[in-house]
Amino acid sequence: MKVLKTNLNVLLRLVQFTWGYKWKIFLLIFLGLIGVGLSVINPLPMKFIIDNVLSGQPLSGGILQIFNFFGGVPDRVGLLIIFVSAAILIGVGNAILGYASTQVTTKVCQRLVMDLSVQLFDKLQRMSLSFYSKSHVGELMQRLSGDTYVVSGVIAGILLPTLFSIVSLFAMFYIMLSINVTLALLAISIVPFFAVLLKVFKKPIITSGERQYEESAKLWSFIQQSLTSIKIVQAYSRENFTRDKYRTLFSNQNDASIQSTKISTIYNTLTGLLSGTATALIIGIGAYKGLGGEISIGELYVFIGYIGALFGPVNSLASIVQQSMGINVRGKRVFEILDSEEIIYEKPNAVKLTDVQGHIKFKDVSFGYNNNGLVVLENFNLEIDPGQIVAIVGPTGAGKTSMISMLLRFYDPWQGEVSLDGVNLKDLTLESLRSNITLVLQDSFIFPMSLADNIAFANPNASREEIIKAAKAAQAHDFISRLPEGYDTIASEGGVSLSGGEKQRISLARAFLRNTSILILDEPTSALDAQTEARIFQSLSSYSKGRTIFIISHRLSTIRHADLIVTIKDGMIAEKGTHEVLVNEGKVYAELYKYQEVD
Ligand SMILES: Nc1ncnc2c1ncn2[C@@H]1O[C@H](COP(=O)(O)OP(=O)(O)OP(=O)(O)O)[C@@H](O)[C@H]1O
Repeated sequence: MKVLKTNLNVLLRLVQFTWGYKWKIFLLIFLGLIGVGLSVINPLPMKFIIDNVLSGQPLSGGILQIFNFFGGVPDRVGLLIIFVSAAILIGVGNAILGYASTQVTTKVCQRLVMDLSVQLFDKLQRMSLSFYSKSHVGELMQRLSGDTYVVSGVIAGILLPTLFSIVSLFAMFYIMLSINVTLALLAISIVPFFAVLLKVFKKPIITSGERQYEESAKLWSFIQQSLTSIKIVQAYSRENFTRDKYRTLFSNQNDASIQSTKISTIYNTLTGLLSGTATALIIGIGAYKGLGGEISIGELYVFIGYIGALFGPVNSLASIVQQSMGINVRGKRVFEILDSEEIIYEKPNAVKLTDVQGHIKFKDVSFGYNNNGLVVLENFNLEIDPGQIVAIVGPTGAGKTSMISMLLRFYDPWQGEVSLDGVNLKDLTLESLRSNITLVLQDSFIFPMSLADNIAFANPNASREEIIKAAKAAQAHDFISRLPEGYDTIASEGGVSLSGGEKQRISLARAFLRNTSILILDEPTSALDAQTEARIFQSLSSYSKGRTIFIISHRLSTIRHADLIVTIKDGMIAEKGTHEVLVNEGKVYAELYKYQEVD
């Protein structure tokens, strides 16, 4: 019952999502209903040709009244021409309607899928980093590109077919009742058998659909992971191992798909058998009644036509239920993300950060990553004055990156607060906070576009002069100028491949160009030689005026001139002060420094 309710909720939410396109959907319903009407009257011209043209029976009932209205009944040849023309008109009408509704359906469905996919992508962009640390990118890609199609399934696979099937069932049943009550009741008595079949097959269909999805998600994740880490696969000669794993995952996906297809095929075969047997039975009984004169040949023709057509909507209703199960499985995965709480929230009354001074305070902060529950920073207190250059040092895994991640609100503290110019970061709009802090990571990310565009990533309106100035400060100008296409060189993906140090310098130029009051450098020069690094720090000191700058570095030579050096150990501040003070204190920093000096 709970499963049924969840399924219904998913379907209802998908239907709600389509509401923005209601007028187009109403147009589709209108076109579809005309189509249903044409299908219902489809066998009638043939009935009149058999009974009234070929057998010569006089016209009666409604059709006679129509002819009388238009001036009388013509002779048999005239009747033949009129009924053949009617049959042609019905055929042409059906074809035009089919074309028009396919066009509108495709447009509406594609737009719906795009809207849902964009909404999902937008949410994914705002998900916290802790969500990504436990998600597989391949699986998320599958949700974005494949699962979002459920919304088109709701229109083209459920809503419209259900409506049209029900309307045509009622219309045909009404006409059959008017021809022969016994045969009509017999025809409709087949419906409960379909319901029983569906009940038996429902669970296996859902389970096999879910398994197929999971296996396919695992495969996509693996493909994504192995292709992005191809260097390491090749360096460790693990191609055979990776191929075998790929084969195993593919084979699992195949098995799941075969199993799912097998169940659907059995179900479809049984429903086909049921409708086939019922059709044969009704035709037999109808023909027998025809022998006794209870039903005319033309009426029998209509009946046979309707029985064939009647099982179409019945079958379609049965497959709609089957489809809706698949749609539920996928829809649930889309809503799982859309409803996810794992997002860094912005308060409704969040204030915009303006006129940043750069006074930063960590007050009694405790922090850890939710996926393992371990405390990374405990009772962490630190105050930074505006315009200070602060170096964060400490052993690997001490919590340096975690600490600065909170400044950009990639993560929020478990306890305590981080404030900027006296305002808790949680009270600021995310956009204004992040647009005032620039972060340079150790792993530089270069986009597959020109080097100039890479540098101007956060500032697309920057002039070429500004880009060159930033590149010069980051010691990147010389190597860029040596490239045949200079700043217009396309980086990676078919373009030029940069060395680790070159990438770091492009990232630094990007940061210098952004020109924010707070700059965070997380081991930004680890891939550079000592001379280039020294030049960059020279540029940095002239750039630093009026800015608060954090530098995380293991190379202590680079940070000895910092205004404040903070040593973090085991998630706590072990000591802080200037280089001279800390060296004299002879504790953690002095120890680290001693080792590097010896090196
Ligand atoms: N996304 C994450 N999920 C879970 N634990 C994490 C995550 N990122 C870091 N950690 C853990 O938090 C602790 C602190 O990591 P952090 O990256 O802040 O250290 P660090 O001082 O910057 O180290 P390094 O000098 O090696 O860069 C480590 O034990 C690390 O394993």
